[in-house]
Amino acid sequence: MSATEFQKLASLFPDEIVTHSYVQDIQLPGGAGTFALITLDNGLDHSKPTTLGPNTLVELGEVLEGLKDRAAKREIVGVGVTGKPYFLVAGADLSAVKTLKERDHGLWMAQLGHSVYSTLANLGVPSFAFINGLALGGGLEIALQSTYRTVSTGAGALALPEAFIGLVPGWGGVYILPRLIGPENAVKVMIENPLSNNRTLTGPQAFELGIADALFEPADFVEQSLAWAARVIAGEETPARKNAVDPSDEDVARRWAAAVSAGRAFVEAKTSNASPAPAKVLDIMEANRTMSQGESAGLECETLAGLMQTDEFRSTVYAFLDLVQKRSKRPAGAPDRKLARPVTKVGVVGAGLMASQLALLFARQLKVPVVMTDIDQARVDKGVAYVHAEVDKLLAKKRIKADAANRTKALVTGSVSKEVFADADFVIEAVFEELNIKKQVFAEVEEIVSPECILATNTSSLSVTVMAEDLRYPERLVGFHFFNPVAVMPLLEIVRAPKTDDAVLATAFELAKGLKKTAVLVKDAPAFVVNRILLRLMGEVIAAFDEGTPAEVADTALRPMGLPMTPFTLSAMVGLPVAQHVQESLHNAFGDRFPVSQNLQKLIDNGVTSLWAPGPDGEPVIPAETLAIMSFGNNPSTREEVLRRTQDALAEEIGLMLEEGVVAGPEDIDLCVILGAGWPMFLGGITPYLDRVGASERVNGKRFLEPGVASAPA
Ligand SMILES: C/C=C/C(=O)SCCNC(=O)CCNC(=O)[C@H](O)C(C)(C)COP(=O)(O)OP(=O)(O)OC[C@H]1O[C@@H](n2cnc3c(N)ncnc32)[C@H](O)[C@@H]1OP(=O)(O)O
Repeated sequence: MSATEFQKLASLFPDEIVTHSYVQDIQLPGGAGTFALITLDNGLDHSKPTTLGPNTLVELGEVLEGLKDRAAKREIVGVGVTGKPYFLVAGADLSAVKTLKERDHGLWMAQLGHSVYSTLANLGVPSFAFINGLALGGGLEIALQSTYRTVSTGAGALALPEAFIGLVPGWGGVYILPRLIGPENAVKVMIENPLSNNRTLTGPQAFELGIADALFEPADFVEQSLAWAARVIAGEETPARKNAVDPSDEDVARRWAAAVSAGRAFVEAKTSNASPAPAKVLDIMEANRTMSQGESAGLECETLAGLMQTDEFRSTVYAFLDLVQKRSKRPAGAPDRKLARPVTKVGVVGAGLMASQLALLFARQLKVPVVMTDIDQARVDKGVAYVHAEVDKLLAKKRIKADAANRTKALVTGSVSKEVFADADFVIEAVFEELNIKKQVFAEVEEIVSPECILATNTSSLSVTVMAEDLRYPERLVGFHFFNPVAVMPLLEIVRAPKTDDAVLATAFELAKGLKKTAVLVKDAPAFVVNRILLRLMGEVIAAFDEGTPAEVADTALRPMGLPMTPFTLSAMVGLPVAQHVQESLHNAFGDRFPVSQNLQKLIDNGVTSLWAPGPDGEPVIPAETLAIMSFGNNPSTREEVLRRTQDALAEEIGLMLEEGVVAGPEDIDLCVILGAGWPMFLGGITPYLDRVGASERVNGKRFLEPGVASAPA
C-alpha cells in the first residue's frame, strides 16, 4: 500500500470536512524539553464533531512523520494528541466510508488508518493521548495506539461501537484493548456495550477499567495532562496498568478463550447472529492472542474491507446516522419552531395507566405542573399514587436524584373537576378508545380552557379529523400517539388533521423535543404508521396459520426480519381482544388487506389470552384445549412462503402509505419502525430490507430508496 494509493483514496472525497492537525510546541516545566501537542480540530462549532476521513488521515500521517523526524533529531521529547472542546474524535467518517464502492478502497481506508497509527505508536519518543471529550471508534483507537493516555472526568462518551455499526475496531483496538484491560473487559467494551443500545463509557469509567492512565478535571485538563506527561518523560511517574495482561500466559490464554466464548453467547442471544460484525470482532480477538500486532493488523484490514461492503454496515449507517441522529432532529414537515407557544401547565384527561404514564413523562421531562382528572376520586387517587410509586422506583434505581423526585411528585396533582384545566396550555386525553367518549371529553374541556389551549388526543386508531369536527376551534387539535411503555419507547407519532394549524403543530414538535421523544409527522390515516405496518404483518402470519400452517412455522417465519418478538408473542402482549379490535377497525377502513381471523375471535370468545402456554419443559406449546377451539384450512405454507407473502404485503402497504402521503417519505417509515417497534438498525428499518429482498420491485415495480442510501451505491 503506497502513499499514492492513499492520495488516490483521499482524492475520492473532495468535499470531506477535514479535521486538521494543528501542532504547538510546548516547553515542559523544569527544562525537560519541547513537547509537540497536536490538536485535532475541524474548525466548526460544537454541533459538528471531528471525524477521520481519508484527507484527515493523510494530513495527520504527514504531521506525525514530520514529528518523527524531529524526534530523531532530538528536537522534541514527546508528542501529545488532543481535540477541540469536547471531542477527541467521533471515529471514522462514516458518511464517506458508506460510499466506498470497491472493496480495494475499503482496504486502502483500513490500511491508511493503520499506517498513520503505526507512525504514532513508533515516533521514537513517547506519545500521549489527552482524551478531553468524546472518543469513539477510530478516535479511541488513536488513544489506544498512543503510549499513554489521560482522560477528563468530564469526557462523556468513550467507546468502540464498531460491532453495533457493522464494522470491527480494526485500527488496532481489537489487538490492544484485551492486552490493556484484560480479555473480559475488552469483550464488555467491544461487544456487550455496543450491542446494549450502543452504551458508552464516561471518563471516570474508562479510567476505572484501565483504558486511561490518569484522570483529571476538565477545567485545567490539558495543563494537568502536560504536567503529568512531563513527569512520565522524566521518569518520575510510571503508570501502573492495573488490568493489563500478558496473552502468552497460560492462565490468560484460558481467560481469553472463556471471554471470547462468553462474547459469542452474548452475540447469539442479542442478535441471533443476524449481523456479521460482532462475530468477526470475536474471531479476530480469538485469533490475535498469538499474533504479532502486524499480523493482527493484516487480518483487521481484510475484515474491515469486507464488512464495509455489506448491507448490514450501510443499513446501520443509514438507520443510525442518517435517521436516528440526523432526520429525527429535523423532522420532515415540522413548521418553523418560532411559531411554537410556551407550555407552562399540562392537563391530562383520565387517570388510568396510559394517562398516569403521560402525567409522569410530562412532569419529569417538562418540569411543569401536570393535573390529571377522572370521573371519581378513587380513580384520581390511583393515578397520582401510580406516578408517586414510579418516581420512587426511579429513585431506588438511582435514575433520578432525590430533589428531582420530590419536585416531580409535587408537580403531579389530580382532580375530579375539569375546572383545573382553566389555566393549562396543553390538555391531552387518554380516556377509553371510543370516538363519542373522546368527543364528549373535548366538548367539556373546550368549555373551560382558553382559546389558545392546545388539545391533544392519544388515540391509536380513531380519526383525529372526526374528533375535531364539533370543536369550536378545530385547528387546536393534534394527535399524540405514544408507544408503550411511554417512558421507554422513543417514538411519538404527531398526527396532523386537515385543520390543525401551524402554531399548534410547531408547539407539538417542541413539546416532543422537551419530552425527549423523536417525533414523526403523520397524516390522519387509520392506525397511522407503526400499528398499520405491524397489523398488516400480523394479519399475514395469522392468515397463514388459519389456512393450516403449523403455528410454530408461521410464528418463526419472520426471523430474518430480526423483530424483537414473534407475531403471536406480540399479539399476546398487546392482548388478543385489543389486537383483534384494532384489526377489525383496519379491516373496516381498508378491507381484505387486513383479514379478521375467525380463530382469534374464537380464542377471545373462550377467554384465551395467548396462543402459547409453557409446555412440560417450559417450552411454548399450544394446549390441546386451545387447538380444539379453532378450525384450520387445508393449505399449509412453508416458512419461506410465509416470509415472502409477508414481505410482499408490507411492500404493498408501505407503497400505499407513501402514495396516500401518510408520511413525507420512506425514511420516516423506517424511523417509525425502528423507534416504535424495535426494528433492528442493521436492517436499516423496513424499506431497505424490502428493497434488498426484492419485495419492493416485485410488488411496486420500484425500490423505496435509491441505491447508495442504505445499500451499495449504483
Ligand atoms: C475502523 C474505524 C471505525 C470507526 O471509527 S466506526 C465510527 C465510530 N463512530 C461513531 O459511531 C459515531 C457516530 N456518531 C454519533 O454517535 C453521534 O453523531 C455523536 C455522539 C458523535 C454526536 O451526537 P450529537 O451531538 O447528537 O450530534 P449529531 O447530530 O448526531 O451529529 C452532528 C453531525 O455530525 C455527523 N457525524 C457524527 N459522527 C459522524 C461520523 N462518525 N461520521 C460522519 N458524520 C458524523 C452527524 O451525521 C451530524 O451531521 P449533520 O450536521 O449533517 O446532521
